[in-house]
Amino acid sequence: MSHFHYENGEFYAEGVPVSRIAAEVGTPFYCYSTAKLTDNFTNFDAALGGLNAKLYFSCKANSNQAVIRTLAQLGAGADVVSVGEMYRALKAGIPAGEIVFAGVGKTRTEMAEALKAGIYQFNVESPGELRALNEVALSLGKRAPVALRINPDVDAKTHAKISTGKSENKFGIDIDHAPAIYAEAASLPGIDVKGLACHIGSQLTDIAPYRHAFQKMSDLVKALRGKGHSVERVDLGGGIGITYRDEQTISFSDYTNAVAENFGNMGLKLEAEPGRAIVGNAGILVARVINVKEGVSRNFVIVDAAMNDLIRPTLYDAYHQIQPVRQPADDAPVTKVDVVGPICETGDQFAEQRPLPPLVADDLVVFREAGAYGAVMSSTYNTRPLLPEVLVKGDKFEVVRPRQTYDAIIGQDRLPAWL
Ligand SMILES: Cc1ncc(COP(=O)(O)O)c(C=O)c1O
Ligand SMILES: N[C@@H](CCCC[NH3+])C(=O)O
Repeated sequence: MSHFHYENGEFYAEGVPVSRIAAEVGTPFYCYSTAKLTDNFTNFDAALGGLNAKLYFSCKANSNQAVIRTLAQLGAGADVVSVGEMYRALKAGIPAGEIVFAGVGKTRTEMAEALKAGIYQFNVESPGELRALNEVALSLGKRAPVALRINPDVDAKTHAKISTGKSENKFGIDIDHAPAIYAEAASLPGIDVKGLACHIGSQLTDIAPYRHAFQKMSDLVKALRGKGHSVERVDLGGGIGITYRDEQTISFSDYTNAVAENFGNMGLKLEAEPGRAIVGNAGILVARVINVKEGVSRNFVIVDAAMNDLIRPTLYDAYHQIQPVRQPADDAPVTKVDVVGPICETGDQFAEQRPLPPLVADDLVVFREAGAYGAVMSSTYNTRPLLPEVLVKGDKFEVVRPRQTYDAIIGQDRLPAWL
């Protein structure tokens, strides 16, 4: 069954018409496809077959419990960046021994919580963090399993706000300093140094930067081993881009070929931390047109979702395909409109001068590829309630996160807990 598609003149998520979900749940809402999540995960996992590699789903991309649980049941570990994400991963059924904790600013409290839980690995990003982790581990009578996150100084050729592998970025240990810091890590009694990690950025569509970074990392492994250090593991990070519009991106097999070329036959345990490539195209945002406003120079389609619900267009100038839920006729006229939300900012805009078939008030529209960095980046700006999330499986759907509503205050003088 295809995941998101038109059938009988309307838009479906697997076997469920999106209009049916809208009628029961109200709009706007996020909707995820179990089948698409499963396909993405199993295809990536299969491509890595034979490389002694494990996938750690990057929970920052989508930390809905039902999404993490679906992936956990397929054998995913978790990449987390806060103790909150660690708790979510644990609650969704990922064992502590399959959790990697990344991030440039872990607090001592977070270190202690993760040590007590017994996670698989801390990706350490600076000498200061290494020494703090050593102290926290010793105070708990433990040794922290560590990979040093290296900044390989490679341009990922992605949006500047999500590029992480250049020397001017805040992430990782400069590759030239790595040998000295690895030696220090190996000497600290509270640290059990296992290997290296790197992550050069997100939404990469060109394999060349990966090749470049992997080669530098592979050379570093050899150099460290040459100095007598044990290097058992390399964490390759995440970052594989998806198609939002019509861009060519990196296939799982291109990626795994680059991995094999650089790390094959080195006796390493490899880790990958994909987020977007697993959930990005497994999710949509569904909204309803509130009003169509004809301006002097432009026409505006005003929908009930806004920048607080999906911030990517205004934050990164990101493109999300917009499709009417009622399938337009092949010969429907197309006009250019701005698709905007109700928030009091000009930046509350999903698309500028986008060619779309005619839309009128009450029509439903779908924003595609909204499964990654959608719901997780939403806020309650303008005191707009957070959206419900729905998981579809075959011809059934389940609300996996309820809507925050104002129901409790209608006609009353008390506020719901979320306010
Ligand atoms: C350390 C780390 N790992 C994994 C990811 C997941 O990235 P992506 O969603 O691009 O696969 C990120 C985010 O870019 C990250 O910072
Ligand atoms: N939030 C970004 C991706 C950030 C990746 C985080 N390491 C996006 O929506 O594209």
